Amino acid sequence: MPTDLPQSSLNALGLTPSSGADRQITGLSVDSRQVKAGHLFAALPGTKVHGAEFVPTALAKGAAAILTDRAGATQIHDAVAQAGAALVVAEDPRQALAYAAALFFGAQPATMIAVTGTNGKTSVATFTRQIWQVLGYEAANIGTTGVEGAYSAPSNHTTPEPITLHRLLGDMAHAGITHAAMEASSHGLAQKRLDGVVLKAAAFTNFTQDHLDYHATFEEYFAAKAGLFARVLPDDGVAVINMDDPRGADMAAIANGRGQRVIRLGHGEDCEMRLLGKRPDASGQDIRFSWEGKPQMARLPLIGEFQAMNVLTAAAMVIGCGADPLSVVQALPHLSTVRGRMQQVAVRDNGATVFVDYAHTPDAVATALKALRPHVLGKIVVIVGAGGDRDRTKRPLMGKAATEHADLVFVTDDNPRTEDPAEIRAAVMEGAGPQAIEVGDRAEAILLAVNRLEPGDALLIAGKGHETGQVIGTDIYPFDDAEQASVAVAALDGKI
Ligand SMILES: CC(=O)N[C@H]1[C@@H](OP(=O)(O)OP(=O)(O)OC[C@H]2O[C@@H](n3ccc(=O)[nH]c3=O)[C@H](O)[C@@H]2O)O[C@H](CO)[C@@H](O)[C@@H]1O[C@H](C)C(=O)N[C@@H](C)C(=O)N[C@H](CCC(=O)O)C(=O)O
Ligand SMILES: Nc1ncnc2c1ncn2[C@@H]1O[C@H](COP(=O)(O)OP(=O)(O)OP(=O)(O)O)[C@@H](O)[C@H]1O
Ligand SMILES: N[C@H](CCC[C@H](N)C(=O)O)C(=O)O
Repeated sequence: MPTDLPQSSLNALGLTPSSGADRQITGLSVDSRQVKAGHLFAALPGTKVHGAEFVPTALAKGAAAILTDRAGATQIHDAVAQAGAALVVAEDPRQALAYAAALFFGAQPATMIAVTGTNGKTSVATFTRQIWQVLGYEAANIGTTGVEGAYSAPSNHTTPEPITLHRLLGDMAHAGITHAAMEASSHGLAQKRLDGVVLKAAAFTNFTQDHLDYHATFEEYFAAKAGLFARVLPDDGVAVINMDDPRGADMAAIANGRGQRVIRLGHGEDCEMRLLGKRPDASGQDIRFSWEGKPQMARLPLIGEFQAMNVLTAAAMVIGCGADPLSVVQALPHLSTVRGRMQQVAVRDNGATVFVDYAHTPDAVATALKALRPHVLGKIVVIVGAGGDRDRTKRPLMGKAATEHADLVFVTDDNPRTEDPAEIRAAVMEGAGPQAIEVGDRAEAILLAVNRLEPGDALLIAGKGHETGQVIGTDIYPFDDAEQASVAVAALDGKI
């Protein structure tokens, strides 16, 4: 990690002050609570409040410059002048901040790729990093599960804020990381968090319902995701597109229009990376696929066709970035389960298995259950719930997907946050139907579900994946589905 903090003039950060001296900047902040003397404070228009409200606090803490939009500038002009700080007014201050952060921290791993889509981002980013590591590169992935691989760090966001992101990329580059795979959430794209990152390749996994609390319409949500391909290198950039998704063709046209090399992925004959068949068993699957028309076989120690598709997406990205295709194919059997994504966490004495999965959208619940089916000889039990303070319209759809694709459904709590958990459950139950069993307490739901497992059965605990806390109100209580499942299995099998 670099010990000396960088210093920079505003001009060197691509910013032109409209008033005040061209002060030296010793740091960047987006939150007034984190401002230190010499910082540039970005006063951004927010969903709840305009950051300009916090400019007096930032100036009192010694902010050397304020970056804001026109609306913000009118509000703070005099205060900034009085404090002798610089004022930078930008049409799009979020974008200006992202580019300034890229210049301020000044380095990134040489080869970077990003993945977008409603589901599968963490999995594809993780598999991409794993393949790079098997090939001998110093690689890491950045996303919902933190920074993992040859460099590790926690992360609060799927796509970190630009300041955090560019600081991290600089640190990674200085630590010798040459390859990084990151997740591009629709929030991150809409808020220009990735701007300034040089991307060699990008992938699109799928597009289904989520986050309609944040994006006004489906099309706005799609446009945010499509924005990733505007951030990929125009000339020798690569786009890996899932053509099985109904919006794949639209995404491919966008990437094509920008001059990128499009690698089509899916079941169709015209796909460069094509899944030809799979043979699932209790511990994984053998897959037959073709790269540019040549058939290949690989053993994957992973459950579910969606993970096979995610692996092939990752493989196509690594090949697109220049790796030898045969070496990539040979790396695939070395991949391992992504934490909390169709992860087997316990086995009962009678052989029944318990999986934890991060399915928290209607499509993911359906996909995960359908994917599990060919690996299971007995019945599938599922535990499902929906998060509070998130898209309300997805709740009954998640319940419906659970009932349609499992044999027995338990509806429980999943991060109720500031909402009434009983109301969230009622919405999920509405879609799940009267046969579903409602159990508010998640630990109790797990115990009851594990108790229903007979030989050959499987339980899918959906929604929380790698999470280690249950958010109730604004407090986080320790809760880990994998741990609870092990305890339930041990208790019911007489081990504790
Ligand atoms: C909904 C959303 O994305 N909000 C982001 C947005 O905040 P906002 O517009 O709501 O901010 P606001 O509360 O109105 O405040 C306006 C401004 O005042 C600043 N402020 C606020 C209070 C204060 O005391 N001082 C101060 O300076 C805030 O930092 C902000 O810049 O801009 C802020 C600054 O850039 C982000 O930190 C914030 O992310 C919040 C923390 C968040 O939780 N975002 C989640 C939903 C998110 O991004 N999730 C995606 C994953 C989604 C998925 O795919 O599942 C992710 O990439 O992680
Ligand atoms: N390719 C896919 N198609 C459909 N569903 C998938 C796919 N990949 C993963 N899923 C489902 O989505 C869940 C979350 O997977 P993953 O974490 O990889 O997605 P994500 O897009 O990163 O989600 P988030 O950003 O919310 O973490 C998985 O546990 C699985 O249920
Ligand atoms: N990135 C997603 C994760 C949801 C996970 C689920 N456990 C929930 O709390 O809804 C979100 O914040 O909407």
